[in-house]
Amino acid sequence: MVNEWRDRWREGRIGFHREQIHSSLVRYWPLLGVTPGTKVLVPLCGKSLDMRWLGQHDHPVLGIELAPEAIEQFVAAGAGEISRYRQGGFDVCRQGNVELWCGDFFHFHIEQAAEIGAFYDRAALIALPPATRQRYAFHLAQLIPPGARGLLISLIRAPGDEGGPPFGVAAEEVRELFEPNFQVTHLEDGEPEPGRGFRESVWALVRRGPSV
Ligand SMILES: C[S@@+](CC[C@H](N)C(=O)[O-])C[C@H]1O[C@@H](n2cnc3c(N)ncnc32)[C@H](O)[C@@H]1O
Repeated sequence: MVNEWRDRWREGRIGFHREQIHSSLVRYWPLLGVTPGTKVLVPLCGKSLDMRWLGQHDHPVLGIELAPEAIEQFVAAGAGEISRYRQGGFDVCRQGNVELWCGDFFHFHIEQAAEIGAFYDRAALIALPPATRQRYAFHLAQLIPPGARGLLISLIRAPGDEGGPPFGVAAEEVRELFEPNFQVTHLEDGEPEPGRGFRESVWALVRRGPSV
């Protein structure tokens, strides 16, 4: 899968990328009650403009993306000084309050996640094949402290449509994956996307812990 994603970025096959801020982020993030200043983890971040929106709403952002092309395109389109450094085996590129870690999400560990207090997943879970999703949900839970909140934008395909990525993840699977470690609330199913045979599904998650 790693090589496939690298090929996609090299060849510009990035139909998942949106030129607008995601409407569900704008609509639901303020309702999560994440304190301004809280650092937001964005796994499998691509060059999502949603990271700029989070940054502009007083959240330091930590994105993780394996394709250096995505990171270079993100900072090239942004404004402000770029600093680069190496940390914990990752090449990190920072612009304003967005830091982008180049490498495999599954190699990012709790010691590196010290300040993270929230997360945003749009098209991360659904980028992963079925066998890897369990690992993703577990790894995310390891990185997030009790009480931390996150927004998940998943995707539903018609029954029998096994295509992907983006993969369809049914509501039951979202619950099975996350409920062991998170309180899971379904917020909305979007309208079917014209000509694409799927629709988005939006969830609020709160990391369980001793007090949650
Ligand atoms: C479907 S795209 C979504 C990107 C972004 N979240 C968005 O909304 O535009 C999935 C991204 O995850 C990256 N990716 C896939 N597997 C990864 C991994 N194990 N670690 C880090 N990035 C990964 C891919 O290169 C791709 O940019």
